[in-house]
Amino acid sequence: MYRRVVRMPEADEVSDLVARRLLERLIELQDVQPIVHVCLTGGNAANAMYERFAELAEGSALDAAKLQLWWGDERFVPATDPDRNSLQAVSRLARTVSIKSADTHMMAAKDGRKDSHECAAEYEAELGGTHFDVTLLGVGEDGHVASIFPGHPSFEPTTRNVIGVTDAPKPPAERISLTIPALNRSTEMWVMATGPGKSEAIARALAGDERLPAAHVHGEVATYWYLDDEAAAGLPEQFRCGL
Ligand SMILES: O=C(O)[C@H](O)[C@@H](O)[C@H](O)[C@H](O)COP(=O)(O)O
Repeated sequence: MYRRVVRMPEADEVSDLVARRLLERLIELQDVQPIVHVCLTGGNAANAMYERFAELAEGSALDAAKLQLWWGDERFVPATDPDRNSLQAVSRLARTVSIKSADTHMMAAKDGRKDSHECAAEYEAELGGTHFDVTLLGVGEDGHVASIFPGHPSFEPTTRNVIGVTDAPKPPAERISLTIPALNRSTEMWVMATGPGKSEAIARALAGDERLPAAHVHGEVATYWYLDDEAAAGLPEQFRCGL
């Protein structure tokens, strides 16, 4: 299984590179398949990349009609809460990418009728056996990915593909998340991390420390770790490859 660590000096260069490569990859895929499934994530690194992606996509050959957007996790808050990963992503991407709501598979919002576990079961049914062409992830300082947290029930082995998460260490406490096996049902896994706070988690994850969820994610064909120098600072020399 191919793994590549790509390191850029600054965080904005990581956003730019990932956005460029994602646009390039999606255009390649749309030319050879009718539908392209992308699994998105939340957080600052991802949002910065979505903003750059929207700039680059304007006037490009991207055919949004072929895109199906999914989420690896969602904060279980009311639909209009700006904290929602899907709102943050779509508000940025839709500036230039004509995403039809029919092609965006947002996880349910908190509406007082169903809890996160029930909504997770609904998303699991919607997801079915969907296989992602590209899955994007950020990494938390504790080594979490999506809403799978180390030393937390969310990280316990399960046969489920989507779970409700409560008492999450990263607010908000209630979330919905794909499990690691479901995230890994991806041809390519793209992991983004920037800033000094991630250096220990990145070093441990790339060294295979299985206590971290980030150590368990991989694409079936390729896994790319896009890091800035600060997030890569804890890596041994052989990992610190450039482009
Ligand atoms: O709901 C969330 O918060 C995200 O899905 C989460 O998994 C995020 O990707 C990481 O915490 C990294 O976030 P930053 O890029 O903001 O550090």
